[in-house]
Amino acid sequence: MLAVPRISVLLFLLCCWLCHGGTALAGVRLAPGVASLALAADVAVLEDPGGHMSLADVQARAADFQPSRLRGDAAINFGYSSSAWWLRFDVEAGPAVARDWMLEVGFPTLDRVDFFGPGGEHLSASDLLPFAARPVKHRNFVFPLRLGETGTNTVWLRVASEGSLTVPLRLWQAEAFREESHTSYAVLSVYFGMLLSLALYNLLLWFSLRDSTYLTYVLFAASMAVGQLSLNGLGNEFLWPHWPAWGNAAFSTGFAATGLFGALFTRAFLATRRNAPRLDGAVIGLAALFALCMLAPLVAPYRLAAILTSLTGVTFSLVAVIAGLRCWRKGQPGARIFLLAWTLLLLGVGIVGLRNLNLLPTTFFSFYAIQIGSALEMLLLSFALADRINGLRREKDLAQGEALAVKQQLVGALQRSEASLEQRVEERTEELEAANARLRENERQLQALAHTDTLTGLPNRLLLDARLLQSMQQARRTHGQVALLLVDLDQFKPINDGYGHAIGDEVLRCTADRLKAAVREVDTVARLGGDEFVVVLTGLGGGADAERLAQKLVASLGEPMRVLGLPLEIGASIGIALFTGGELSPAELMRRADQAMYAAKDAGRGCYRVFAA
Ligand SMILES: Nc1nc2c(ncn2[C@@H]2O[C@H](COP(=O)(O)OP(=O)(O)OP(=O)(O)O)[C@@H](O)[C@H]2O)c(=O)[nH]1
Repeated sequence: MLAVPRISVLLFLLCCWLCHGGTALAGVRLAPGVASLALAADVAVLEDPGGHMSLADVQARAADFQPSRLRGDAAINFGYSSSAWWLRFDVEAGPAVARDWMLEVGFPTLDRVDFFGPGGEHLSASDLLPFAARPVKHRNFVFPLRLGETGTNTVWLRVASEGSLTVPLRLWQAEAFREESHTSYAVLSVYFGMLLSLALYNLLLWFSLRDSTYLTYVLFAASMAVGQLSLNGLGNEFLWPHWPAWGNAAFSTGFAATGLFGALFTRAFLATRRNAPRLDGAVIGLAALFALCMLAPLVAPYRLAAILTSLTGVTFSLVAVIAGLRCWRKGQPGARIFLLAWTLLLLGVGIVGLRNLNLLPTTFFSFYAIQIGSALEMLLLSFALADRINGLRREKDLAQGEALAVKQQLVGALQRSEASLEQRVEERTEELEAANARLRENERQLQALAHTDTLTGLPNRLLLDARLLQSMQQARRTHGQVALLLVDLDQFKPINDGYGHAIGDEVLRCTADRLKAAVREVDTVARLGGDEFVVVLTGLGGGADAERLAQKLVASLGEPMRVLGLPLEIGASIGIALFTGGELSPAELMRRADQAMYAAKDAGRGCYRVFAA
């Protein structure tokens, strides 16, 4: 803390050196027509390290006052100083000059300003007192100055503050002061109106998008507004006129919060964790420092908090610019706008600094450079945030387009594989149907082969047994009759042996044809094997029908045959067995027919016999 006064003296001397305007203190000469006048060049200063000196004390040490040696409207700046500072200037006014003037101290965050007028009046203004206690209700500290009719008017000022001790002094003709006040209030209203709309707009965006970057921006803008309201004195006048304690802390707390949310915003907006990992650590550290600065006035002297906030602010400004440059090189969207925005703010701060050092003339732009710079910064950052929505939408459209293309590819592939699957299924179905048809044909052929006598094409023994059983069951149900005729060729062996097997086969085939020709469709003609055939007759009127057919068969088979040009004579013996219901089995019926057939053989062949029990 001991170093602080020394630093402030050095700072003041540096300002004096930079803005060197001469050594002599000539005093202010007010000429007719002068509406306002900056007093820096005409002020002499005296440090009161203990802050205990009274007006009489300093008047006694008038010779110790040092001319400011500043030029024009530079701001007298003692930096952070724990001393009280006395300022003195002389005003001379001719008879044609107005007598009522306003002395404006354009730095509303000073803790206390005491004004001692030429008529012996003592007025005080302080940001530690309620706003209503001020002699003139204005955002800056303003004191009415009534000049005497003749001679030199000496004005004494005592300033002290825990914060930065900057004392921009200007003398105003009353009417000109009112006009200038209107302008400055209008400009500041536009500035704060803009901050308010940007904050509200981004708050709505945050509600809608739920992206915390927007909320950080809103808090950034709101803190900036609090800091600026304090810096401009509008907060004291309109927002917290009855809370001077807060008004005193609002400057440091507001700008510390601006730094905190500015750092968080920078981090989120530039994605420093990804784009500049090393700087990201610095940004986090600075954000933590800003948070400390916000709370510092609660536990440490205000001056320390203010100094810490200023140093952290300068460091962060550098880090933010470097981070912006790095992220711009890495292609982070919006980094260019961020850099431009940040540069504009720093430019504004720099212009005001240079103006305060009187290295730049006071114009509308140099006077309001911080407001203009920060308004443009906020506007550009808000634009960059809005542009993010476009960026996000473009990314979303791109991702949707890619997803759609992939989906279409998948659908295409699926359709192709479905078509090929359908084709394969169709082919396989056709193959299966063909295989099935072949199987059915094979089965049909096998069935036919299993049930057919290959030589004559007649049903064989297997089929005969099935049909006989079926006929007997039906006869049982309908109370009908079945006749079984066992036909055996006579003297077939000699033909077979005499003419050969082929002739024998032809005889058997011819016999089959004759048997089939003699019976009805519904009757069954089968070959048992060798020269034995069976005829099953169903739907009989009675045994006489069977005998009539047997007689017909004997006659038919007795007819000469012409086989491969050979005239052959052959006959047949027939045994008849009748089924008229009851428990008789097919085998038993067959046995009976066989027995009757042998009876016919025994009777001399070429005849039939009916089984008789
Ligand atoms: N060509 C030919 N001959 C067969 C076939 N099956 C059996 N035979 C012959 O048919 C003959 C049947 O003998 P038999 O019943 O004694 O002949 P048969 O001379 O009619 O005698 P009877 O019935 O007593 O009049 C045998 O010589 C068998 O070899 C065949 O499929 N084809």
